[in-house]
Amino acid sequence: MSWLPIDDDEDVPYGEYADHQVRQRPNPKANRPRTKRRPDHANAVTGMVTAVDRGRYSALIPEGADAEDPTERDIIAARARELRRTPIVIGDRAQLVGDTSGDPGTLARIVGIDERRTLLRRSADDSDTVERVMVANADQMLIVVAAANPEPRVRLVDRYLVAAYDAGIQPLLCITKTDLADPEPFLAHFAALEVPVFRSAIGHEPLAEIREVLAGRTTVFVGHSGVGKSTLINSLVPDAARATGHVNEVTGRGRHTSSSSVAFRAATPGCANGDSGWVIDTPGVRSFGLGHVTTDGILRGFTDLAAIIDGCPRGCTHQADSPDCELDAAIADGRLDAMGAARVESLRRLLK
Ligand SMILES: Nc1nc2c(ncn2[C@@H]2O[C@H](COP(=O)(O)OP(=O)(O)OP(=O)(O)O)[C@@H](O)[C@H]2O)c(=O)[nH]1
Ligand SMILES: [Zn+2]
Repeated sequence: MSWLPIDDDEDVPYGEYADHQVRQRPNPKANRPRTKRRPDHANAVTGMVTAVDRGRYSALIPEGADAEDPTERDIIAARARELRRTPIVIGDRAQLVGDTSGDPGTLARIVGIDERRTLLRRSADDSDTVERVMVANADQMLIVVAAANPEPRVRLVDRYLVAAYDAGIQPLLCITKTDLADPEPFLAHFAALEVPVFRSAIGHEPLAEIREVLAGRTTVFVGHSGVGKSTLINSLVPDAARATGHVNEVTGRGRHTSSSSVAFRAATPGCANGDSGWVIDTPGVRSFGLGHVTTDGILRGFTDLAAIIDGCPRGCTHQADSPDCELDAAIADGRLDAMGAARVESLRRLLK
């Protein structure tokens, strides 16, 4: 794609009234009728954004979405100038005009984004209220953590859970590298949550079970670098060819081998919810800031404490110094055990 300019905002030639300037290529398959130009937004075709690379968007036009050309195809698009300030992310349903043939060298134009069902966001850190939009329209989040190498961190999983609940996305947990360490002590932290858990070891991946939940849905995979997320995705989507890295034996840190988010279609033959599902891989992010999430949004990530918090006085901040916080009462009278107390501590850290 070297001929494509890399400046995100230089879609000037593809501006609102500039369809005639879009590069037109002779149609190599001249017997296949297609619309070369879609100057009218009412004629837009809807495609799903599957990759974003320096201002160029890959989109999949599904079979039958375009009456003029019902074939499924991948196309490349730039965004229209009027959308310059609109974040467009993987999973977005984009309205496409211009050359939507998908022929090599062609470029369509995104003129609108359909309303999103869900939106996964993060901020750089907790003090940063500027949100970064990560993925649109995901139904589920598969949180991938390793039982060891790198060591699992309860607090990072808490953050993912909060981000998922805040986005309206169902979380799922996959613990990898169970050949290296017993995952149960770590999983005990999340036992009271209604989060489905998969246990995986290389060569013994629970692929059939995971495919069953992927079928018919869009699932965003998140995890710290080095946990084995790419290994898992390659098993589920053999043509994904996600680069897998090596964990530094000393630091337990992965190299940053996957650097941008991409959507893949995973085949799920024979599954109850359909024969395929979408898997969205995200780069291994070390931090997952929640500066944009409200207190209520954070509380939604702690469904196991919700019934207790219901008993708090009005306006309770649920902090350690908060008078009569029911969480303290529950720890004192044994309604919450040691693991419950650890959950309270996690919550309080996030609420700070
Ligand atoms: N022992 C063991 N090693 C594993 C397992 N799964 C993955 N690995 C190894 O862990 C290393 C990191 O795996 P990746 O799949 O590259 O991890 P990742 O999460 O995609 O990391 P990034 O690409 O950096 O985001 C590789 O050397 C894998 O072979 C497992 O279940 N057990
Ligand atoms: Zn309270």
